[in-house]
Amino acid sequence: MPVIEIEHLTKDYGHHRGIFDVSFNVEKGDVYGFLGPNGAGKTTTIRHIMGFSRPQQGHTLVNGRRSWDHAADIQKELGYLPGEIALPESLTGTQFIKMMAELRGITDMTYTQSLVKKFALDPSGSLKRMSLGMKRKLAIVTAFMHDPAVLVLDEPTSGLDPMMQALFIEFIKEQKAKGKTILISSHIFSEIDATCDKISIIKDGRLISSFVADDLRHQESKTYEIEFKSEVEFQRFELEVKAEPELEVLSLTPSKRQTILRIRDTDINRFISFIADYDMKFFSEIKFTLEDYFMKFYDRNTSLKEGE
Ligand SMILES: Nc1ncnc2c1ncn2[C@@H]1O[C@H](COP(=O)(O)OP(=O)(O)OP(=O)(O)O)[C@@H](O)[C@H]1O
Repeated sequence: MPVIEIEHLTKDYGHHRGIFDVSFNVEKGDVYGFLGPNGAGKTTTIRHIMGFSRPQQGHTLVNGRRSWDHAADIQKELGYLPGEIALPESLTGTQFIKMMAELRGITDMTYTQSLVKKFALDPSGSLKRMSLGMKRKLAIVTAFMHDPAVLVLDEPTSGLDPMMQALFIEFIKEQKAKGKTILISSHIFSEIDATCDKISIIKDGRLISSFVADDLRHQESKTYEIEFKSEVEFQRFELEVKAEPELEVLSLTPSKRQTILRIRDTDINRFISFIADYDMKFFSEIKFTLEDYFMKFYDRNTSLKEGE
């Protein structure tokens, strides 16, 4: 049974805003990336998972329980990091940590203290005057303090400096190694790429692609860029490559004497022996990234079917 199930979830705010027929599952032990730009519907989906919002259609389940019907239990058990943090301004960070510990029935503060240290959090000041970054760290500590088996993190690294972002990514990897189930929403490709096993992309409230991250990482073809030393060599290539149907020419730029080619991994030996005959200035692989894949949908304004 999946740990988090989202089934045909719909919340229509009117004027094409909201989420529409969103379905995906997060299995036990997975780090699942939920990727989309501002306003795509990530927070709305997450708020349903946490039981803060009632679905108009469809439902969300956490460990088999409907989120809306079991909201209090789900909110108590899960580690939740909200996208926008609203903290009681009359408290200090220390008082807030104490309040959350009491709420969760934590008496031994050893683990919490280790998190405070790890994220270099100074909780002594008042929440009213705390910097945004410090508030984010406080929210991280309180999301993880009860060592939850399931974590729902809405844009977890926003507001953190680059060093803290890197630390957080390492922390997520450690949590994964401990067998935690984690859903992370983000619009930052690199952090999703660094941590996630499976990824769904949301656009305008609809899921446009769900895939296993490794399938994308291990593509069966690669793209190479080549610059020839002379115009003569470029022209010879332009002519001779026509007799090599397995070498897919994506672009030819005569002014720079450059070409971009896509080659199936199974044709690599044939390609190397063909290209070795030319006088080249450089030869390099153009890495295909999650960002490229993501932009494919956004640039072309396509649905998944059209994008395939
Ligand atoms: N309570 C609400 N009332 C009306 N419209 C809403 C409400 N909450 C969200 N929306 C709209 O629904 C859409 C999805 O918003 P949502 O906050 O889920 O996006 P997001 O992907 O989390 O974006 P961000 O990265 O900016 O947080 C947006 O168009 C937003 O304006």
